Amino acid sequence: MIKRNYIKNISVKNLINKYPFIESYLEEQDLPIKNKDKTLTEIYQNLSLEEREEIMYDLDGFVDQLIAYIKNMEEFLGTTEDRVTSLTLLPGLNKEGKEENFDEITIEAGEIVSIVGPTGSGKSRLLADIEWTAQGDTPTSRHTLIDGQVPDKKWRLSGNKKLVAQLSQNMNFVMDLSVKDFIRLHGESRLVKNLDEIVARIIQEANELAGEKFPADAQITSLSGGQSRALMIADTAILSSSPIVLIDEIENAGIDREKALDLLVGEDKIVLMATHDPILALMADKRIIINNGGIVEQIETTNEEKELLKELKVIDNKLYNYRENLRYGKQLERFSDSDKKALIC
Ligand SMILES: Nc1ncnc2c1ncn2[C@@H]1O[C@H](COP(=O)(O)OP(=O)(O)OP(=O)(O)O)[C@@H](O)[C@H]1O
Repeated sequence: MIKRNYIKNISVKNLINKYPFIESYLEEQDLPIKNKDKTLTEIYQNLSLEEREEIMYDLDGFVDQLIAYIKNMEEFLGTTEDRVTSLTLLPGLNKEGKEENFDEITIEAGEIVSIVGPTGSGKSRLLADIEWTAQGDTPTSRHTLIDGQVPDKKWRLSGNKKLVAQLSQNMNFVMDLSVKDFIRLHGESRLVKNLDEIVARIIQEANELAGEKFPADAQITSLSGGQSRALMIADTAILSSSPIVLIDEIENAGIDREKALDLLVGEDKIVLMATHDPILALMADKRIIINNGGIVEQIETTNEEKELLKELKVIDNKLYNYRENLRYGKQLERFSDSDKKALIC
């Protein structure tokens, strides 16, 4: 809630610092701001009667309009400070119309949850329910809560402030721009302040995720599937304001999956990922098991499983090295004794 007195009594310089987009708004109002250290109250007091009639007849009315403008712009840019701290799922019905087997599932910001289940079991349906903030009005009759409350309709209707960012398996760029210009364009549309810094950070993080590095001036259409995915993950983590990220099958993307998750969770997002990969599933804090259209269980990742994860990573790393050797035309060699020890013992 932006207070009228706060806006009236803070210097115009600080006001613009906090809400950079109001600079052009104030210019359009023809407000004579010669000294930006002055507050709106002081500027109003110095206006002649004629100027007041033309520009700012009533200080409170002017400030209320300015506050409405700030709110609209923040809504548009997705920078409102009402962050999402939790997502709750309430049970619906499975494909046979039977009630799902849980009371409620709450996922907090910064948590990773995996969704596992056979093909056709309803994983995408669950993601779609979350995206639509289901209120008993989807085929599963599930309900969702945001921060423990029935979600605001803005999540469904707003085109800009999206609840959910989706990273899907298939990604095709239809524009031909350099990586730098593409990310810049996104940053500009979000009116970010330190654009150069943000663009450089996204490209650097994407390169840390991608197996094969790419320069900032590479054309986006020339990126490989894994590189495109890495770029979109870094972009989503750093530039997207959506508090929930849904990831579909990150495993085939040829990127550093652990770093990708760290990056997304580090930005305090709620991450849900549909996966068949045990390494990814165990990296999550818990996993939701789906069968026949319904959630049948939620399992917290145990300490034993976290230990198993370390062992699986040894195998994964070994396989990764085989893939790399294969790619670079090397002969593949059998396990050494120390490999066997590390893998089997
Ligand atoms: N509880 C439900 N009630 C009715 N229909 C459902 C329910 N859950 C899922 N479905 C429907 O079942 C079909 C398959 O579900 P979905 O595509 O979500 O499966 P999936 O697990 O994502 O499959 P895949 O692994 O192949 O991507 C969809 O048409 C979906 O709308």
